Amino acid sequence: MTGYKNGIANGTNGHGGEVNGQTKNAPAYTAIENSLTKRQQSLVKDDYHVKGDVAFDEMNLWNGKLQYTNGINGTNGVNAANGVNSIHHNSKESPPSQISNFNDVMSYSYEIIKEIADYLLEKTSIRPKIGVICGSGLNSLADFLTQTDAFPYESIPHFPISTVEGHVGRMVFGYLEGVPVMCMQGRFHYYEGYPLSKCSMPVRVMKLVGCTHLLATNAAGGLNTKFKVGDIMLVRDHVNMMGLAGNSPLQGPNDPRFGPRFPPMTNAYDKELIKIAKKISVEMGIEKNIHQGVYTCLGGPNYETVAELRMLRTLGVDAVGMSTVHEVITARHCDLTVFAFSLITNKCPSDYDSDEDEANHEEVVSVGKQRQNLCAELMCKMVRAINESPQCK
Ligand SMILES: O=P(O)(O)O[C@@H]1C[C@H](O)[C@@H](CO)O1
Ligand SMILES: Nc1nc2[nH]cnc2c(=O)[nH]1
Repeated sequence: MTGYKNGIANGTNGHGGEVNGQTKNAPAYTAIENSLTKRQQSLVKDDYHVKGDVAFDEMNLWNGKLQYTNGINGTNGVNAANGVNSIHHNSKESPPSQISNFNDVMSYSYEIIKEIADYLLEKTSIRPKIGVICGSGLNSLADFLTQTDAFPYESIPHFPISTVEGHVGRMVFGYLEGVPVMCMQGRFHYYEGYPLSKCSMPVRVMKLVGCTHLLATNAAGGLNTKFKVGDIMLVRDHVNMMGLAGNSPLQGPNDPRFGPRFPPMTNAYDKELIKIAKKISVEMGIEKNIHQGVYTCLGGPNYETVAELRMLRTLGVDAVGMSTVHEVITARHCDLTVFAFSLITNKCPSDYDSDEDEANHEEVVSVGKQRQNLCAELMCKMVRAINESPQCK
């Protein structure tokens, strides 16, 4: 990328970044910016808002800056990176001298998240207690909200946009069963080109807006042979495959205003809420379609090979998807109580001669639509139960 090369050439004297908590432009960064294409410049000017397929341009752009930083490999280079970085990152903690991946430079500061939360709170009088994330095909869950104020993602400052079919791309405030909630109609995935910290950034917005609970849903492939298409798995635990490979939404400097450096995850999914969901499933007469299990998130966007599915099964995974885990880690880090469920949209084959159709997104979205009313009913009843729980009082 030419811009990147020029960035290196002009950036040796780069300095700037955060001075006494204030953002300053790094001259080296300006040099990079000047050498970008018109489209890339508009991304920068637009404060890194991305539209449709340009999400990957953003990543390449950052990649250029990142390599530039490492290319300089010294104090000036780091300062220059900090100048770039300070667009989203004003942490009091110093950045590492060797920035090693996207998450370090891409994380949003507390101040930016607060700005987003304040923007939303100024535009709506609704004060949500529960944040809801709609999975693939489950966007219509938000249609059950009343007295809504909806914000398309492109209208919210510093927000990415959702590029996936079946994800509307709006934050909807409203009431479910009379309980104030905010609902993401579409989430951000790693495969869209966003780093994990950006995928789960809205969870921190939920926290700063005043939510005490996160209720996440997703579409997932069923590995457990007892699961049928259309069943629901209450997430009891997860295996953080991406985390095991060294990728975390919490990577980079920690801001203690969100939570501790080393948060525990042994009770990530609230036991009481799982018990309540089971009770509700009996009341709804769907107990045979409700399971409990372990979810894992892979980077996607490709679905899994048979060998990968066999490995995941051996690891004790019951359902596989491409989301939720990093959102839950972010939620637990800032002490939100979490409940999550997976809609099983396809069965994962365990051998090469399986009769199962190959996984495909059309089927995922279609099963989501077929089961949306059931999922919405479970969701509504959960929201009511959470609202009545002592934690929410
Ligand atoms: O957003 P979720 O996790 O519900 O969506 C899953 C994972 C991919 O985005 C998509 C694959 O079909 O479904
Ligand atoms: N990774 C993954 N994500 C999914 N989302 C819906 N079904 C699947 C699946 O089989 N695998």
